[in-house]
Order: sequence, then C-alpha cells, then structure tokens
Amino acid sequence: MSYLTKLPAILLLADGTVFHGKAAGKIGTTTGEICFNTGMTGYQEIFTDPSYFGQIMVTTNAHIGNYGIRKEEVESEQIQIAGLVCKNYNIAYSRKQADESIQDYFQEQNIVSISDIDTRQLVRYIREKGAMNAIISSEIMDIDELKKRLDQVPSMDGLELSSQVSTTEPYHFGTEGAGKRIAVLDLGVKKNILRNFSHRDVYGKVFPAKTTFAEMEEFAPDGYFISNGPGDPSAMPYAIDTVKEILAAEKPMFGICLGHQLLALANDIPTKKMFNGHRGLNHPVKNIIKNHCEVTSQNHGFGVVQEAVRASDKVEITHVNLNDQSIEGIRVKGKKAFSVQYHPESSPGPHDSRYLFDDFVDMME
Ligand SMILES: NC(=O)CC[C@H](N)C(=O)O
Repeated sequence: MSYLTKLPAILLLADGTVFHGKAAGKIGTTTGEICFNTGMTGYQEIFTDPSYFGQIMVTTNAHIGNYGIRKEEVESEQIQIAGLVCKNYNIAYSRKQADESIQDYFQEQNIVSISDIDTRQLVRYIREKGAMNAIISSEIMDIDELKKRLDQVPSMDGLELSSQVSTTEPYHFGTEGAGKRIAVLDLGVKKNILRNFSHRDVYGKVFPAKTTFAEMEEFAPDGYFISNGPGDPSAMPYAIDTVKEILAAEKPMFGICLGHQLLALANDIPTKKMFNGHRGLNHPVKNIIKNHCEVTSQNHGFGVVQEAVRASDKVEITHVNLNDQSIEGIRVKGKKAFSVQYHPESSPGPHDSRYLFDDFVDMME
C-alpha cells in the first residue's frame, strides 16, 4: 500500500495557511480542531483516547507507526481522532507483537491523514496563533472548495461531545465482591482508568453520560468517578447537575480532566478555552499539599479560570502547573471530593501520580 503515501494531500488551517504533504490512511477529507501532542511514544493510546474525539492530531514525535498497531493497546474500541498530521508515517513496523500496520488500521477505520508535513514549523505556527479548526484532504485539491467546507465546521468552544462517545448501555468492570464499588460517569472514559481501579480491588459500573445521580445510586456505590472526555465542559449542564447532586449527597467523588472541570463548574468556578492546550507526557505539576513535583501526562484544551479558583471559598488548590501556573488540582472544602486536570492513569506516560487512585480508595473507607 505504500503507493498511497505518494499521493498529494493538503492541510488547510482556518486562517488560510496551507501545508502540502502526502496522503496517509484513507483517501478522503476530514475536519476538526487542530492540536498537537509532544509525547515521544504512545501514538495508539492517543488515537483511541475518547477525549480527542473531533480533533486533528499533530504528533511532534517525528516517527509514527514504527512499532505497529497492537489490538489490545487501546484506550477505547475505536480511533477517536478526526485525523493525523505527522512527519514520518511508517507503514513498515518492527515489533513482533504488533498485529498490523498503521496504514491497515487507519484504512479499516476510515481515518484520513496527512504525512510529510514539517511538524516543527506547523506546531510553532499553532503555538503562536492559538487553537483553530483545520481540514485535511487527499481528494480535493481546490483550496476554495476546502475553505468552504472548513467554514462549516463548528468551533470547539461551546461544543458538547461526550454524549457521542459515551457508552450507550451500562457495563461492569473488575471483580464483583471486590473491596469497594464505584459508579463511573462515562463522558469518554479511558480504559486505563478502569484498569487502575480494578487493580486496586475496586468493582465498578460504568454509566452513560446522561445518567442521573438517582439512577447511579441504585448500584449502591461507595464513591463516584467523573471521567475524562471531549468537548467544552461548560456545554454540559446535565453533567454539572449530576456532580452537584453527588456533592449535596456528601458522597466521595474523584474527577479526572473533564471531571475536574465539571467539579469546578459545580462549585461556580467557570472554565475557559485555552489559547493552546496542554498535550504531552512531561508537564511538571506541583503537589502543594505534599510539596513535591510530579511529571504528568496531559490532554486538555479547556481549563478552570485561575482567578475564580483562587477567589473561591468552596474549593482549595492542591496542584499547580509549573509551566504556566494553571490550576491542576482542587478539593472541595469539608467534602470528600477532589479532582485533577492531568492524567494519573497516564497511558502512556510517567507513573508519578498513580497515588491519586489510592487516595480515592482510602477516601471511600
Ligand atoms: N482529557 C479530557 O478530559 C479533556 C477535557 C476537555 N475536553 C478539554 O479539552 O479540556
């Protein structure tokens, strides 16, 4: 299939900037918000992370596909990114355990992508101009036509996406009869979060995004987990209400990423779209309570409004980002509820923050 990589493809940004590259994956056209991830490994986990739904991913690591695709190394059952932009798209792979090539994987799942892009130049450009929509095409070479299509793509600001990636039916994980039971509100949950719970003797039930607190209570959980997920947290009043009900009922609660943003919103702290998101595996975060630094895995394009957190009398800050001082963790005063903006399940990434899962299990005692 290597002939495919020789076909031309275009990446057009919403501000009119054009990049020329080669077709990768399926031949076609795709749109989404463009973002970049600086992780040096873990492309498969990135592709399948439901938080990336609707986004075109630029990988700054120069080699993508070189260790192939292994069916079990996924964060959800399908590829969630809208498309990939990379430098070297390697169809040949060198790992014995791999099941297939990136090209077969992308073609099976209809993922349109572009390679042979100067990703350093592109990332520098996006960093300067901020998040914006983009279109990739390996079938339409007419820029005006691409512009027309790109104009119809909605902004990520104000977009609710969790209900498109959440499970439609509840399901269980872990071993029944385990030490603790949790209810997981699935807004786009990553499999490695559930693995981290089941490895800690936790049995759980995963519920669709729009499940109410009363419905989850029927499972009689010891605590509630609010998951990561795509889209704008402020466009999810249904989930904000659920979090408010969990807090009002004084139940233990832990939130990751989107779950962190929803815990803030439930405490009247607004969120906002970031100029550029945090996406990578080496973001330094200071744990203010323990006075130590954690190297963290991150993937978010929205954040909680720092001044509002600092002014709040309902929550206290537990973690701060050492690159830009943004708020990375909060806990609710007088309640058993806390959340982090980064990814302690870090799949892939450093394991510095795994203790947060232990903290939550202890909190349910
Ligand atoms: N990983 C996540 O949960 C992302 C949360 C939210 N969609 C954001 O981009 O900020």
